Order: sequence, then structure tokens, then C-alpha cells
Amino acid sequence: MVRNLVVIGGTSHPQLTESICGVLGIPPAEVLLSKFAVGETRVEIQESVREKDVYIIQSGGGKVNDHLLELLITISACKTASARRVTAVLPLFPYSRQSDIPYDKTGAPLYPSYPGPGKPEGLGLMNGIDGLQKSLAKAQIEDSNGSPVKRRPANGLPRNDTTDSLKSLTTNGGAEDTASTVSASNSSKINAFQPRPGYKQWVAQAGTLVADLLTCAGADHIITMDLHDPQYQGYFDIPVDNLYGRPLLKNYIQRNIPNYKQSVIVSPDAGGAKRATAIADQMGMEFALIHKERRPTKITDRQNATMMLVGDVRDRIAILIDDLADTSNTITRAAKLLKKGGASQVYALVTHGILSGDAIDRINASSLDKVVVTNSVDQGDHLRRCPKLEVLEVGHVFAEAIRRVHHGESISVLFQYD
Ligand SMILES: O=P(O)(O)OC[C@H]1O[C@H](OP(=O)(O)OP(=O)(O)O)[C@H](O)[C@@H]1O
Repeated sequence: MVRNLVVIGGTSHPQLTESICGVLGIPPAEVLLSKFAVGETRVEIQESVREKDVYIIQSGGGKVNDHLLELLITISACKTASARRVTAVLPLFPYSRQSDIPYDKTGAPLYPSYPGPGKPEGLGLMNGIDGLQKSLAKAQIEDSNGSPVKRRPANGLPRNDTTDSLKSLTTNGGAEDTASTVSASNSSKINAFQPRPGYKQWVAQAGTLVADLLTCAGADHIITMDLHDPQYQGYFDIPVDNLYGRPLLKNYIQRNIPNYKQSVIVSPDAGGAKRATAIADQMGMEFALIHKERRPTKITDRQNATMMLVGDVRDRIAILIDDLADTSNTITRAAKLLKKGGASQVYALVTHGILSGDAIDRINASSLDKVVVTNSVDQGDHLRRCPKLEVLEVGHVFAEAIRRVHHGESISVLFQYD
């Protein structure tokens, strides 16, 4: 019997809300989530939450920015309606890939970004500058007056500050300097990263801002799963429970992969090695790693990174383990390499199947034999389009976490590896 507990479902994943409420044996709260014509989010809590323990389910993926704002407004609405405690339940935590300052050793920014559907350009800061630059160049070259537009020479970014660079690009600042007519080749030169001694490009630390926004909106507690960077928890001054998807993945391996002990667990990059070795060690299986020889400086370059397999997968089933698949470039490229290395079959087991843009087409056309994800992100559409996809239910894991938090019980059992 759960008393004084209220579960509110955001628009990101109604099916998961239903599943969590089904396990808890309560109906989701009545809320009106809509939008004004202009696109602003409107939230109306249609039942009393006074002195209640409220859990708001909202995942990342899909229209991630809309969902985030809706969550913030809902948290704030519950707090102002005198909820006793508000917990944001974020099965996939949005922006958690942007928790650090992603520079490589030359000072060039790395972009752990989420590319939108079919928009490889205009994503990430440098690409954004590139896109902006191209648009400006095009607009200026096609100036209706027909007069050529004078621009700063294309010898790298105009100033050593990205904000200023953007400003100068948008206002044509510095046009009084050495004049040159903008051309496509100039544009591409401007896009090339040229580190300046002692200076690093400024990249927004969106993860910090999102942590602050949630706290500022009134969240008292966060429940999430398989944070891309577990240290992100340290950005919060409220409790963060980072649940593991690992038991679900292990269970899948044990039940569905014949002679699984003869298979090889593979991490598709060094960043995920700890995650994958944890499973390999616990299950007494062998481990292999894919090493990216050159880390690309731009998201659009990622597919060009050279990959190298460290380990032997010949005539064995290779099981890729990762926290998330977004464009699915990582797992599809890894699968190709594993098949080249003699793997008999390749499975990809991923906690968060974001699968943006043409990720599904990429998987369908790839050497992957099976892709297994949890429903931390809505998989309804993905399942219809991808015969290789299998989905593991996480509703009961979140329901149990909510039940335990509500009753003040320990949830460390949900963190156990085995
Ligand atoms: O489906 P994709 O678009 O290829 O993205 C998925 C990859 O991105 C993330 O790692 P990231 O590249 O941010 O590097 P890291 O693990 O070193 O942080 C994640 O851990 C996957 O490996």
C-alpha cells in the first residue's frame, strides 16, 4: 500500500509511466501538459499534491529540450502547490554527456553532442560556426546589391574567443581589416581548428547548467540510470540515485546467448571499458576493446576515426556493451570491425537506445545481428522500424526505486552488480 505517493508522467515516455504505475498499483496523476501556439509549454496539475511525495517521470531522447523544460515547469508547479518532496525520475538523463569540458590535447573541442535527424552540420560549436559562416557567406555573396562583401581574412577564427568570433561573424565585425571576398574555400579554412598558445575554445558546460536548473526548479532528489559519466552526480547538491542497467543486460546474455561463456564482451571505445569489463569480470567472460586511434575533433568526423580491435573474437560471438547509442555510428562501425576480425555474430547491448535520425537505417544495413536496448527511452517507433531490435523493460526497476525511496528504505540493492 503506497500512501501520499503521486506519480506524474511527462510527455516523453507515457508507456514507461504506465508501466511504473502498474507495478506500484496507483494511477498516474491527472495533469494537463500542452503548448501554446507559440510553442511555450503549459503545465496544469489537476489534483492536489499538498504534502505528497511526488515523482515526475521524464526521459531524455526525442524532443529533449522540450521535455526538459516541461520537467522543470512541472517540478516548479508541484513545489508551489506545496508538495512535500519532488523527485525527478530521468531514466536517460539529458545533457549528461556534456558534463565536462571536452577538449583534446591540442585544445580543440570534442563534441559529445546529440546530432539531430539528418543534420550532420550545424551541430556542436565549431559546426555551428561553420554552418553560420556558410549561411552568411551565401547570403552576402548573393547580396541583392550585387556588391562583394568584405570580410576578415580566413586565417582561422577572427579572435581567440568563440563568443567574440560568433559576434564578429554575425555582425561582420572586423570587416575593416584586410579585405577579401568570402568564398567557400575561405569558409572551410575558417572552420579548420588552429589552436592558439595558452588558450582553449570555450564550450558551454551544459551539464552543470542542467543540474542547477533542476535544483533551482525545486527538485529534491534525482533518480536516473547508467549516467554516461557517473561523476556527474557530483554536480548536484541533492541526492542522485544512479541505477544500473547492468543486471538487465547480464540477464539477457545468460538467457539468450547460447554458450555465452564462450562469447567475448567488447567495449566499442576506451570510455566504456570500465562498464564492459565489469560485466565480463562478473560473468567470467573474456574481454576485447576497440581503440580509436585518432579521436576526431568534430562530430562529423567521428566516422573517420581509425579503429583497432585489441583482443581475439575469431569464431566467437562478440557482445558490444555501451551506455547509449545515438547516431549508432559507434556500434555499427564496431560491428563491422568485429566481423572483419572473424566474429561469428555481433550483439550490441546498450542501456539507452536514443537512436536519433537515421540510426535505425544504419543498424538495419549493418553487420550487427541483434541490438538490445532498454526502454529508458521510448522504443515504440524504433521497434516498428528495426527487426534487429529487442527491448528490455526497465519500468519495474524504477518502480522499485520509487517504492523504496518513498518508504525511506535502502536502495543499495538496486546498485548491486550481480
Ligand atoms: O551512437 P553514437 O552517436 O556513436 O554515440 C554513442 C557513443 O557516444 C558515447 O560516447 P562518447 O563518444 O561521448 O565518448 P566517451 O565514451 O569517450 O565519453 C557513448 O558512450 C557511445 O560510445
